[in-house]
Amino acid sequence: MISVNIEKAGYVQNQEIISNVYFKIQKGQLVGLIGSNGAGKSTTIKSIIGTMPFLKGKINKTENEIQTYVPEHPSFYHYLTLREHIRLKASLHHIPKEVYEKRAQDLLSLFNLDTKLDHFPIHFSKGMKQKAMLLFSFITEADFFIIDEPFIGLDPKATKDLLHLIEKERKRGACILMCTHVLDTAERYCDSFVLLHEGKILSQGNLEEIRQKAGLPSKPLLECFYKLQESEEALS
Ligand SMILES: Nc1ncnc2c1ncn2[C@@H]1O[C@H](COP(=O)(O)OP(=O)(O)OP(=O)(O)O)[C@@H](O)[C@H]1O
Repeated sequence: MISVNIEKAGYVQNQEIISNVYFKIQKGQLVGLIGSNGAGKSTTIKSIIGTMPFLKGKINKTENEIQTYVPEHPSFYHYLTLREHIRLKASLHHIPKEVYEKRAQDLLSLFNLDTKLDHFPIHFSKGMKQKAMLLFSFITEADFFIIDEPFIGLDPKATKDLLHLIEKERKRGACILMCTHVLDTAERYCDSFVLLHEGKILSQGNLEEIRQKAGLPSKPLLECFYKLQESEEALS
């Protein structure tokens, strides 16, 4: 289980960009981190992966847990091919050759990248870059996945394949935190949600609990989110 306890975090000492962000991700759970632009989703993710310059709080994880992060913006080494990136990622995670080659082969054919092994990802299309980043992450069979805006640039088939992969990892017992603006998909696939607004948690829970808090039974997540956001703004 992952337990996120952020009292405050910022980009300079004592700055409070986000505060009182407390939530848990149980084994096999997919949690959606939702919020408007600037709400603090990336800041929360950076706090979890340990790259925030200022963090007061603690992220509790099981010892020796493998964590993998898929950033919103793909980034690659200019002079490494797809094959070399895969090899590098596998060596960083100490995955034996026969294991990572098998995992990579399955993912390469799923994402139609099997003919691109000797190409440079830096020259891939947007969607292919996103698929390559997902591949690097999924070959690790991590315990904890942090995935930032995974659907951007993916075609409908790749989106479906990604959701299937996420489902597989959940069944294996991985904890997954997914940050997305695609609320209709999040609504269908996430077990629970953490809704952020202006650096604070607006609401959290499963869809039923969010609907109850918004006073909108059977309404979509998007409507509940807007309603909760409006109520919060009216109070402040
Ligand atoms: N590197 C940075 N230095 C200083 N302030 C930053 C930095 N990155 C983000 N911020 C500020 O932190 C706040 C939260 O931004 P954050 O990137 O966490 O939002 P977000 O919810 O991920 O938004 P988006 O949906 O647009 O990606 C914003 O006010 C933003 O201006």
